Amino acid sequence: MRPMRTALYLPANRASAVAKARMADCDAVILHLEDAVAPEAKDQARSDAVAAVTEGGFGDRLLVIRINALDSAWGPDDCAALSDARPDAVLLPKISSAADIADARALLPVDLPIWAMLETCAAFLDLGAIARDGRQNGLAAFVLGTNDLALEMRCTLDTQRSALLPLLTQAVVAARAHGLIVLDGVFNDIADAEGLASQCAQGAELGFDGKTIIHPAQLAPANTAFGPTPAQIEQASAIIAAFSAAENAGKGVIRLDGKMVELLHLRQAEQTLAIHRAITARAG
Ligand SMILES: CC(C)(COP(=O)(O)OP(=O)(O)OC[C@H]1O[C@@H](n2cnc3c(N)ncnc32)[C@H](O)[C@@H]1OP(=O)(O)O)[C@@H](O)C(=O)NCCC(=O)NCCSC(=O)C[C@H](O)C(=O)O
Ligand SMILES: [Mg+2]
Repeated sequence: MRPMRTALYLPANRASAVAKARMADCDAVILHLEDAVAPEAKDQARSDAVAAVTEGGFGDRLLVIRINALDSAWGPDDCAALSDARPDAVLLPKISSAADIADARALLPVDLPIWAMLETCAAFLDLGAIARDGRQNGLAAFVLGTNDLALEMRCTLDTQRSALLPLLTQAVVAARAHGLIVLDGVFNDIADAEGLASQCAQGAELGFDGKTIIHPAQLAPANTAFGPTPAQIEQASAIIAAFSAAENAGKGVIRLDGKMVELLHLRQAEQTLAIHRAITARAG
């Protein structure tokens, strides 16, 4: 089990951010070349991304490059550069259909896992097919692009995201049905710690694996929200101990602290402890 609580975005051409990301307490780093990199800086950002990945130093953080859309002026060159960079995954922006993933797979010069941004209305109309067919083409994760999505929908993007809730749930369902990682969108207000904590709690409650992050100050609250709590760890240990007790041997359901606990809870408990161990090992 690999924790995926936080994925830190940074424009690949911001050297001080690249240096910070090498030591940041995040599970993934997304060097990006798309929006937030000005058109005149695209070529520089691309070669900076290749240099950063080649130089390494990101430890066990998953290293992802978000390229420009394949039908943009920079997409094909970004794709070609991946054969030099060899990150752990490539993130495709603004996909609209399952065909976009297949096209990317055909264009990519190396066999990298594909992550896809869900940030267009069209993608949500074709979500089941994107997840199912995408899986055949190496799709490994969905990443919500809540800014672009709200812009295209012309809806309000407040902290609680009421207009987006049905879509956030759909994204989680499609990801779970096809074994994909699913990461929540960014929280833009870097100064609003309370808002961030509340939105992280919402994302965790909805079932997201983690959140995409735009500033190092957002990492600690998001890591906490998407990691197992001390109470969950304690409960998971108790469930595992109970099922291991001699008097419960061979049982599929038991009563623990007044509650029914089944084998599905045992599997969930084992998963919780595996993630906890992985987080502790990284911190160590
Ligand atoms: C948002 C920022 C532009 C703010 O920058 P700034 O005000 O300069 O930050 P600080 O002065 O507080 O920075 C302090 C130090 O921390 C480093 N830093 C800042 N941000 C990052 C980061 N994301 N990763 C790593 N390190 C970071 C600075 O370099 C400073 O270091 P030092 O000089 O050594 O002290 C800025 O935070 C930023 O650019 N954030 C990322 C923005 C981004 O990548 N946006 C695109 C992704 S979001 C998105 O795509 C949305 C999605 O598509 C959708 O549709 O929703
Ligand atoms: Mg976007």
